[in-house]
Amino acid sequence: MHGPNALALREAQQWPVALLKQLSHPLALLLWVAAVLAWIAGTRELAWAIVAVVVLNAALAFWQEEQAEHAVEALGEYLPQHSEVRRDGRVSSVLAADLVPGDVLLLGEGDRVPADARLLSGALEIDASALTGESSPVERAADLPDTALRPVDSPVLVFSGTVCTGGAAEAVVHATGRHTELGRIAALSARVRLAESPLEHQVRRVAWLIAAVATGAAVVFLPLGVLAGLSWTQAFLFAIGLLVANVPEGLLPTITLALAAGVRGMARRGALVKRLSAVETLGSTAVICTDKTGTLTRNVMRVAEARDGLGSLTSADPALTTALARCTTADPRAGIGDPMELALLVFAESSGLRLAPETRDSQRIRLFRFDPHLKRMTTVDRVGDGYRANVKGAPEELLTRCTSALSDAGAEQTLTDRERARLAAVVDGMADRGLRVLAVAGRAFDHPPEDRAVVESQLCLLGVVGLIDPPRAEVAAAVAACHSAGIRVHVATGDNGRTAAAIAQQVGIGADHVVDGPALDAMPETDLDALLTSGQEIVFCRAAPESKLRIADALHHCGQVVAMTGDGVNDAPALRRADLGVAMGARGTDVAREAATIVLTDDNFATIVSGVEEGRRVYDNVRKFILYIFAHAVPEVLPFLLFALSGGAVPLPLTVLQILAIDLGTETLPALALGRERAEPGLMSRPPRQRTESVVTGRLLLRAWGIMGVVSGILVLLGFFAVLLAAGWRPGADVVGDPVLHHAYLQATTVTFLGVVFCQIGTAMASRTQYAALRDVGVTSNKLLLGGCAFELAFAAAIVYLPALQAVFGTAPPPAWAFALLAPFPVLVWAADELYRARSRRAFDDEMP
Ligand SMILES: Nc1ncnc2c1ncn2[C@@H]1O[C@H](COP(=O)(O)OP(=O)(O)OP(=O)(O)O)[C@@H](O)[C@H]1O
Repeated sequence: MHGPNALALREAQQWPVALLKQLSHPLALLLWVAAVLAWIAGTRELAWAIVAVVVLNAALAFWQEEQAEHAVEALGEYLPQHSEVRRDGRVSSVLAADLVPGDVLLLGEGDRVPADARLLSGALEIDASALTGESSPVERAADLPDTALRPVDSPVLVFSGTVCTGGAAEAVVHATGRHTELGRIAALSARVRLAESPLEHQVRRVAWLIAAVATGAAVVFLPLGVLAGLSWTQAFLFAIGLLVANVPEGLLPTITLALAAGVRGMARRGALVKRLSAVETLGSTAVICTDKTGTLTRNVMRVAEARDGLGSLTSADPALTTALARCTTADPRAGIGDPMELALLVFAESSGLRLAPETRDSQRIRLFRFDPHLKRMTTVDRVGDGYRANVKGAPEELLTRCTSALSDAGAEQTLTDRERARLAAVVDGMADRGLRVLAVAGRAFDHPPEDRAVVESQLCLLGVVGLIDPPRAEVAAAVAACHSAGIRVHVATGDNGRTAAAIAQQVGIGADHVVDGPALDAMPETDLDALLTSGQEIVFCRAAPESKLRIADALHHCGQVVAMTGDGVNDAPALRRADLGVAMGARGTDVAREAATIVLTDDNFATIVSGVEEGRRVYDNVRKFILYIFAHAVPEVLPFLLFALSGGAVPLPLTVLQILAIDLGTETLPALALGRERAEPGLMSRPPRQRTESVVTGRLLLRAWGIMGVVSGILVLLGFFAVLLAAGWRPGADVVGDPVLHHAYLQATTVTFLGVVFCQIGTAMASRTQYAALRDVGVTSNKLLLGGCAFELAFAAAIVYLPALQAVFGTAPPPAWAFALLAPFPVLVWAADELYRARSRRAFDDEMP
């Protein structure tokens, strides 16, 4: 019939195009040219080998990118959209995918419209930019005349994909899924795109740089090779081999896959990352700016204390509980509504008040919804022959609008300055204990009032209530983890500064400075920058949503990567602007979830911190396999230099095809396995990475080339010369014409080849950590890597022992004693790097206070 109310994310037949793209990207084109040149030069086997390399790499890259796309697509399943519908007269929450034409939707502020629908009642403000490109919100109301020419302009219709930024309405669904307007547009451009992340961009640049260096080296080699005694054709082939071996075509897809695996890992921990690049940004987070309610606290509230209009403790006066219960929209039986209102209703009921939500709603004639700027909410209800306004909100907002107060004894008296001061002190005392304080007021009218300003003036203060919202158990440990990881935590909340500071301190946040909304508004940019870079942790209280935008901007301006949380419609601009917008999956509005880069399924602060850890781990792992891949350059290039510089007196220690076998065969799986390495100890006790820091650092190059590369280079040449000298070779001897020496030469190049393979096993083990000692992560803890090394050895054995491959790669089984020489190679390379890391750790410890 109608099918599910969802859009297909991708067209299925795109894979040939994707595969073709892998075969034709610029680095692959470079290799195609090399293959053609090799063919023209008459070495078919080299040409075929290069073609095999391009095809294998394309297949691997294609598979990796498919995996990455699946990982991102699968996220949708973690966060199904729900909609409130009225079915058979009852309101319930259903999966948006299950909506069918005829369903009656209840739409409110912050909802994404889940299907095309016609308004039945009410009015909405709609942001239709996703559909029309028009950025200013439009009015839609059931009672407007419909004269529009295009359906999208109709004032009585709302469309799937648009979002509701204000108002409330009921609407009947007339189209779902691909029959919607959005469905028609989406069918044209449904493919989810993986935008390139800064890391991928950097690595692409590095890959090009290496390709350019390889090409340059190949060009330089040509005359050197000829000078050393090679023919022009031989030198030419050699140059091509050098080029092919060093073009890092497999690097990018491996990184994409590592990031995608990070996305999957984060999703398992409750953080849905909508962009691959967010994984690395999370890893460099320097500041987390969090809201309080529900993120630091459990958002499970209970009224702990009630006071009368003069601030004395009371046991719930009926006037107070009635006003509290009337000034709510929550429905405890359906479990719908704000947790604070649910707590107020529980409190009113436990104090003996009986007021069913249907009765409450039927007697209501006006509703002024909670406004985060005004920090209050008001209803006007019909009571007997008259009308009554019920107001609840932040005490400082309400107190200025009250002229009288109700005492515990039920007497109404004028509020004097002295009583106001006393009340303010009482509220401060409650807030200092971490209570969320709410004032409640009311006023009677003979005629239904219209204007909000009138309704909310000359009120009588009925009392104040204090609600407990305990901190989440896991937050204190997460804050401590932030501190040891050099991450500062600021709180930006709409709540009272004292309450916020008390809660912040309970979970270990410094709260060194409390800045309220007006103070922030008055603060010049330079002062704000100075405050934010002072190293203090700040509580921004009574903050308007715009303040968050300003804080996000200021932090960004100071060069600090900020993760900013939010849940409301008004938070969306800040979520978009922050380096990382973090929305609440359970509590947040659809608008916030769409604006954010990360959605927390459990709304928990601790989940952000696990996300940071995961981000750091993934970024580290990318460095680990770059380190591993870079390290082989020295033992591969050194033999050529020796050959060229000796003017041919030393025969070539490693052939081109042998190099290809290493770079594109034996090495691939261990590199992939390094991308899956677990977090190393100390990962969260390092300061955050600078935004400007490159993925390839001087330290990485020193380890790759200066330490592991040099040690490997010396070792493999040692192996090579040992075999040659043992067979009686002397510099300048002819290794082609003399059959004994020729066999020894084949054995010697085989030992060089095996030497590189053995050294790369040591490199792989050493690359597993950046700073930690290998024994701290466990020598056998990365099973994939052990498997990868086993594969590396099996592949090498096949090349050395299978006669068919011996012919292609020019290998011969070396003498048994050579293996005794090769056996310690992995340990020696690894030990050299282990010593260097131990020195780095000591230097790091000395730097720390
Ligand atoms: N439903 C409501 N009705 C009346 N007043 C409310 C309501 N919700 C919140 N308030 C008042 O407005 C203040 C600000 O609320 P807001 O929702 O902006 O922030 P918050 O929930 O306290 O904190 P956070 O920003 O950390 O989530 C609250 O401290 C409370 O005094």
